[in-house]
Amino acid sequence: MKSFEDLWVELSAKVESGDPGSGTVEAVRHGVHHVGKKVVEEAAEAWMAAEHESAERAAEEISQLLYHVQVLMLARGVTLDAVYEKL
Ligand SMILES: N=c1c2ncn([C@@H]3O[C@H](COP(=O)(O)OP(=O)(O)OP(=O)(O)O)[C@@H](O)[C@H]3O)c2ncn1[C@@H]1O[C@H](COP(=O)(O)O)[C@@H](O)[C@H]1O
Repeated sequence: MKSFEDLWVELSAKVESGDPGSGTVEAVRHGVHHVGKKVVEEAAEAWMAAEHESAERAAEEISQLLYHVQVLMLARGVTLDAVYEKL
């Protein structure tokens, strides 16, 4: 099982190294506008799954939303600590 922090460490390393096989690196290269639209799409899918589908399906969509939020942070240069400071 992977935690939010584990995922952040993994994605940060991939972006830092420019991992050529990484979808995250490719998404970050597309920029904030592209990633932002993906966050909105995944948020809607998470909402719909939570309202109309099973808890497991909702968890799946929410995991994708959390992933895309981290990609947005990387595309914008926002660190996990910077977000935690606002919680
Ligand atoms: N958790 C995720 C994750 N969640 C979602 N996604 C991406 O988001 C997509 C899901 O979006 P959709 O539901 O819209 O599916 P889709 O329509 O088929 O996707 P697109 O056509 O829009 O790309 C998936 O196809 C993945 O591209 C993720 N991609 C990667 N991860 C994790 O990130 C790590 C690094 O991945 P890479 O950067 O690709 O190596 C992996 O080990 C995974 O654990």
